[in-house]
Amino acid sequence: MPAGVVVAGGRSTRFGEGDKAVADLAGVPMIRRVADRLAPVVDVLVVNCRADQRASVAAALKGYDRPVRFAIDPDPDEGPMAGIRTGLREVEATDAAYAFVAACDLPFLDADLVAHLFERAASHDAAVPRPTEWFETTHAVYRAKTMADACDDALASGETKIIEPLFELDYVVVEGEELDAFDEASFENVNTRAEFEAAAERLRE
Ligand SMILES: Nc1nc2c(ncn2[C@@H]2O[C@H](COP(=O)(O)OP(=O)(O)OP(=O)(O)O)[C@@H](O)[C@H]2O)c(=O)[nH]1
Ligand SMILES: [Mg+2]
Repeated sequence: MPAGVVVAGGRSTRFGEGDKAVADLAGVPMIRRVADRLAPVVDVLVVNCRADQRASVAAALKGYDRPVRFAIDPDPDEGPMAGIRTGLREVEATDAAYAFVAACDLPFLDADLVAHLFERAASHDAAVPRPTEWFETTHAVYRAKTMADACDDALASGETKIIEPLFELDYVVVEGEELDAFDEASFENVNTRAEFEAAAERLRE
């Protein structure tokens, strides 16, 4: 019974005016596109955001196929790692031991890849893809409690890089040819207006 977590508590500063999470991307709010991509492979969706985003995010997810639970940042603007921690704590309140954690700006997510990451994480603490030199930590599967605890430890020691808690875990790296079967666009995140417009063009095709 895996869960999905969408982390959406950022300020979208590169995007400019408005919250990119709920921005209309070719007719569908971006976070709804992420959620819809995840629906076939998760039983429950946890959305992490700030209290002031809750109403607009809930509207964007109205009628969603899976139960939606909100995990509101106790303190806003503590960074993505705090968002992951808060989202995973909410997962602990469900039946799910593992969760796929996604940023809110991944409109091309490949559900087959997400399913593969769940398989690879089994009996480990995490499965993190590395399509380039970078680990995609906001496109990865974690054992919820273990990663939330590791994030708490990292935050308590003043660490903000999302990669740090990972190194405390028994994690599997998914890279190289293992990624060939999947859509590399799954990792494409949307930050600027220009990237947003380009993504909208492709989604309209
Ligand atoms: N809860 C929480 N989530 C965050 C925070 N900062 C970023 N995020 C989320 O982390 C993911 C990746 O962050 P970015 O792509 O940098 O998004 P962003 O910070 O809103 O945008 P920029 O201001 O342009 O960096 C997004 O889904 C954000 O919503 C934060 O302080 N708290
Ligand atoms: Mg940011």
